[in-house]
Amino acid sequence: MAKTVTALKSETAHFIIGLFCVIFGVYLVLAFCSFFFTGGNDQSILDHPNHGELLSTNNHIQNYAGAKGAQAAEFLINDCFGIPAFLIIVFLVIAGMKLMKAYNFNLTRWFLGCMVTMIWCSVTLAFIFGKTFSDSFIYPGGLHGYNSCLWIQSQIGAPGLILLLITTAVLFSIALSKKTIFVVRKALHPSLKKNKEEVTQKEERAFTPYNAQPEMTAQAEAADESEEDSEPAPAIELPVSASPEEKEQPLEIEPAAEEDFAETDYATEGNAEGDEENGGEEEEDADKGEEKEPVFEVSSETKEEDKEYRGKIDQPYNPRLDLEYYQFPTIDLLHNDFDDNTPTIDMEEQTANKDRIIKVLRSFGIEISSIKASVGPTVTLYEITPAEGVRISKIRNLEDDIALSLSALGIRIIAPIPGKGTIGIEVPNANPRIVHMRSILMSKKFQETTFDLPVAFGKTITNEVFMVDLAKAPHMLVAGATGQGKSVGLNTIVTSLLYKKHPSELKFVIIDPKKVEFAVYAPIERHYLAKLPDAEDAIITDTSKVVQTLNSLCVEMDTRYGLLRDAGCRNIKEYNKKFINRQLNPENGHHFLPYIVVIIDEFGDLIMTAGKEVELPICRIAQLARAVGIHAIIATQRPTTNIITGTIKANFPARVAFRVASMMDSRTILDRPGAQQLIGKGDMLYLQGNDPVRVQCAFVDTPEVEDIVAYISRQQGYPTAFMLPEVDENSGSSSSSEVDMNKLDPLFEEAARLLIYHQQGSTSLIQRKFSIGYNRAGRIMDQLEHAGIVGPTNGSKARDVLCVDENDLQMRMSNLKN
Ligand SMILES: Nc1ncnc2c1ncn2[C@@H]1O[C@H](COP(=O)(O)OP(=O)(O)OP(=O)(O)O)[C@@H](O)[C@H]1O
Repeated sequence: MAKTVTALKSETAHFIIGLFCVIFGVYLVLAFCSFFFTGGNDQSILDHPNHGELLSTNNHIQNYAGAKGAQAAEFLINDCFGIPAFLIIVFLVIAGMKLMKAYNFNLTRWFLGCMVTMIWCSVTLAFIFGKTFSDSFIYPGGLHGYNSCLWIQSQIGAPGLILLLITTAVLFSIALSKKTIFVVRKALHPSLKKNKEEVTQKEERAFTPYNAQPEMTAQAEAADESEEDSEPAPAIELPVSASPEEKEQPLEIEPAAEEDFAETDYATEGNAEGDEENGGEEEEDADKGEEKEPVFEVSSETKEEDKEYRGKIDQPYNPRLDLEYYQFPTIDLLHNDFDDNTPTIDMEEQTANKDRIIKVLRSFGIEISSIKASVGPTVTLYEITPAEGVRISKIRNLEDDIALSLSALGIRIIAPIPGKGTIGIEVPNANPRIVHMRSILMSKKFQETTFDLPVAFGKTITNEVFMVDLAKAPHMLVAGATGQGKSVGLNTIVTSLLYKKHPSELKFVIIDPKKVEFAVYAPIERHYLAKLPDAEDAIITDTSKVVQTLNSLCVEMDTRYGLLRDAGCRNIKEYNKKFINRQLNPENGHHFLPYIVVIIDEFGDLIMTAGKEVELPICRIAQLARAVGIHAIIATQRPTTNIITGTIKANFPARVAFRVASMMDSRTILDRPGAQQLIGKGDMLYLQGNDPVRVQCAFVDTPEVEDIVAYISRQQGYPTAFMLPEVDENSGSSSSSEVDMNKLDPLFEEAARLLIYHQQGSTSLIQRKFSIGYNRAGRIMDQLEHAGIVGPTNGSKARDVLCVDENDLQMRMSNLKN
């Protein structure tokens, strides 16, 4: 029985049932359509069939769907709901599509929508056509409609029925769309028309995430459409689908957003008092709407200055409003095929292992006073307390002998277990268990985490969920021989971040020289990936582009440092907090900073091909980028000292080691042996600080990652990927270069005009207005200082602008030219 239930729950079963629903729906369409032409003829046979006639091959039924089709159509149309019975088919197909996971419909809403519409239409059609079709074989409203109509009329009369139908229709439309209220008002008071339409348009714009319509790419529009697809049919208009009551709220919507909604709705509803008042409220509405406009500067192409910031000072800024309807991937995208709770080791195996350990130790003259076992997913830890006087080093040297006696690979001795005063012997289980990502992500620890960049790795030897905060790590080195679980480990890292961070809060830079490992993430380019402005693909597979990307990241890092310095903040968290609290003025170049996670796979190959060129920017990022929210994860199959150099090691404090070939490799990664004794398949050691922790990495399969990515990519994203700053290949850093007034920057004059206009000598202002890197903006500023247009640096404040107006500037420019 239990097995049958599990089987029914499985994805294949869902798919098959879904397919069956769709096919059955198609069959019913055929039967229903045919019914209109053949129903009259078939009815006499269906009403009074001779014994066994319908089952016989010669039954004279003309319906294209045969006797069963004719019966179904006769029953559902005539005996039940009339022509609106087609909605049963609509729901059947919708449910089928959902079960097949082709579309993500909200079944409850579709069910209610179809049901209410069907009943309403059935009564209405019966009321309108009851008499006209009395002699026909078809009842447009079906028996249900006919009987209901008769009964209601007997109670409240025909006018009462009409009023009831109108009321229910209006209520249902309001439930679908707030716009109905406006339509009704307009019908009652036509002079409201013009003003209200404007408001509605404003609301539409305000509700449209990413208001930069002209920049909305075809892709983004397609994403919109697919988003609408996934909503019930009635939600066709944008404001309807955008209404908060209509949409399922994103997982962690900020309170500010909800307040905004509430107020907007209230304002839309509560203004029946007069035109003047309406006008006032409308303006307020529009303001509120505009507050929802995105301020996220994803692209150097996004130059619409007036769209950047119009937030109200008294409400916290909510970065998630950029994509306010974004929904986090759901847990059911991860399969439930593995039962994490089945014991991996039985008592018999445990006792046998204990006995063997005691025996082998005794044979070397070591007595122990106690032994206890902690069963992990793949390994069991036997903790022994040696009798007094036993030297620990003696036990440590017996590693191979214990392994031999237990005839097991991957035995590791931890002598002593830190902080416990016991000695640990890790013995692999005969039947290791897969730790599935689903169970980790569903764990309370992950759900309730307050980490900035939570990475759920898997389970420890004591079956606890093991998580680290990448923001604190702050950079990670992942190594392991081929086929030991490195790629799965990297997917685990990305997946856990995708389940916790909104696209406005996190961007990935992915460098994948192998070209295949990370290709799966390409569809979420406009949500989560960052790229160079001139790059075609966000996932970098071309080694020649790697150096450019890393240099660009260094520029981004410098830019962020500039912003932090201007804001007087020590790190990205403080900075973003200030920005959210509206303490930083976007007019001065401030914007919400998403975390950037740089993942470099096959780092060994990169070093082999590009050498120092790659190593230098990586080390720079690793040394400095932590405070500005840029975190690097580098992975390699070749943990040798010429690849993982001393500098790299010094800057990547968090190390993840999967099984490696030799003790030397283990030493290179972890500075100690141990990784060579792991058993593979995601068995890993995580080191940060003193002692490595043995963890069974969670398993996430490629199809699951594909499903997650598809789920995200179906939703509306930004118009483009997050644009990394351009890198001026020819220039060195601004600090080292001399100010060369003979070679003025092409943007020099425009930048001067900008600063004069704002009367504010801010490098980040130049940088933001012209979408250029910090270095170039800094150089322009140096030239402006040299030309006497701005004053010298002024601590954390903007420089003084010494040039008062355009005339003044013209004079200085002609002086410069002469
Ligand atoms: N955490 C895990 N749990 C269970 N099995 C795993 C786990 N990680 C990896 N495996 C198994 O090991 C196989 C190889 O894993 P993976 O592709 O991650 O290796 P790899 O180290 O990235 O190899 P390569 O370096 O060649 O790409 C997987 O197909 C899977 O069967």
